[in-house]
Amino acid sequence: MFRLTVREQFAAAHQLKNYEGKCARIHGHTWQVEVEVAGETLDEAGMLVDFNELKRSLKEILEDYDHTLLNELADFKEANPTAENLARTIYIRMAARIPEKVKVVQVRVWESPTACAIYHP
Ligand SMILES: Nc1nc2c(c(=O)[nH]1)N=C([C@H](O)[C@H](O)COP(=O)(O)OP(=O)(O)OP(=O)(O)O)CN2
Ligand SMILES: [Zn+2]
Repeated sequence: MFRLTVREQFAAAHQLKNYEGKCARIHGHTWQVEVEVAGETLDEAGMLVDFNELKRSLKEILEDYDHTLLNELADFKEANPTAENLARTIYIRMAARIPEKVKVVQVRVWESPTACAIYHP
């Protein structure tokens, strides 16, 4: 079994609902997003899947979030834009994009250098 991880980042604002504290106000983060995939079979180039292909898919998803107020997006109309909900949403969207021979293992979202959430089913 091979496991690969790619990392990208985006900057956006959010506001936590049902939360008491300063994060109930609109504020911003630069989120770091790590996507881990796994699979068994390497291609002729010795790759499970090209890192560039994974990064391209992740970038396309994160472009929808970059420099937005996350609360205003369809993805977060129902789900509070916490690191947890970001990780789950990105997992679902990545899983729909990557080649069938690889599976998304987990998505890790760093909200700051010292705090992250991981989603895996
Ligand atoms: N489990 C979660 N807890 C918190 C989340 C989250 O997504 N999942 N998010 C927040 C807020 O977004 C907040 O911005 C985080 O701020 P804070 O914890 O205060 O951390 P800071 O980096 O801003 O400040 P320090 O005090 O320096 O740590 C809160 N919790
Ligand atoms: Zn925040």
